[in-house]
Amino acid sequence: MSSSSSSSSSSSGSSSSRHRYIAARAAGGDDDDVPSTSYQNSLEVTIKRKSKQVEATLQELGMEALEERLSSATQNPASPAYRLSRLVAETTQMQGRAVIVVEVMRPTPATTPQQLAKIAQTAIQCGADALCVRLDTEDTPQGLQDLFAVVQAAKRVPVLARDWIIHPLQLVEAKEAGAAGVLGVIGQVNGRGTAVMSSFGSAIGLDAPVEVVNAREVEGLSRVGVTFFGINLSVGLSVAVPGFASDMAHGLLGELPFGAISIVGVKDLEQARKARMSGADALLVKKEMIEAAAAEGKDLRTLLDQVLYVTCGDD
Ligand SMILES: O=C(O)c1ccccc1NCC(=O)[C@H](O)[C@H](O)COP(=O)(O)O
Repeated sequence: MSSSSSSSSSSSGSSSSRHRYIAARAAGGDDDDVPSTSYQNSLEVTIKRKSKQVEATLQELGMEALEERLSSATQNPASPAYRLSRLVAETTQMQGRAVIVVEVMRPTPATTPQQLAKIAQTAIQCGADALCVRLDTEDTPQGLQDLFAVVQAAKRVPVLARDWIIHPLQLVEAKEAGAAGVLGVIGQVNGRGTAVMSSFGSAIGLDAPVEVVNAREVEGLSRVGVTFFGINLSVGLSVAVPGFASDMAHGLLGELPFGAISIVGVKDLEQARKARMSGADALLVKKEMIEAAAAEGKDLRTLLDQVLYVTCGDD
């Protein structure tokens, strides 16, 4: 059994309270500034659920097999390696634009991996440079099968796996399913283990951007060799100050050391425009943005054309 296919827990942390907690950290607050209920009901619950799932997989696998999977992955890293960072280097230098990573998701829980693969092919035809597939049991009952099917159907583009990453085995599973990288290594979640997770991702040829929320994290992680950073604007949006999310992203992107790469998750065109203006190298066009466009009758091709238009600096 894989960590991503184990049964879903009924309780998940509310996204907004999870964001409020992390946002307080982003704004410079410490644990005392954050109501404990936010913490208990949010990120902690999600991570507890994920830990239980991963723990069940580890139990089933056993220590010896785990060691074997980890060491075999380091001996056979993803090839080609670092497909997303290479694409970022090419696209930003040759075309002067950001890489557009599109989230492909099941329209309903009953969608099959094969149907998801068709959705992925359509996303590429509509202009996606790279794709992202959610593995968490809150989003799909068959995360790794979804990932594998999308990778097989979309060989030309890098495919990222998105999950809460708390153990190196999850990186190995994503690599074995053919992912080019993972989204979900979060500084606030992995704490002192963040750099190890990031460097293990690199050792097996994956891009594993670390999601950061403040300049201190950027500085500390840069010092230990992290070069690919992620910014989730939803975290900043939870602060009731107009423009905080974009200001936070702008500030963090400005803190990145020379040569570092960034990916910013966006939910509307204005966020995409501001993120690119602030220097984002890749934009994750999130599920919510695609769903909102569809609700307005806007198809994916039109949406991605608009993302390109507002982020190419010509408007
Ligand atoms: O979700 C993003 O915007 C994001 C951007 C850049 C790198 C990683 C990103 N997400 C990875 C995650 O694990 C999310 O933080 C987590 O799933 C929560 O996502 P959401 O509920 O959409 O804020």
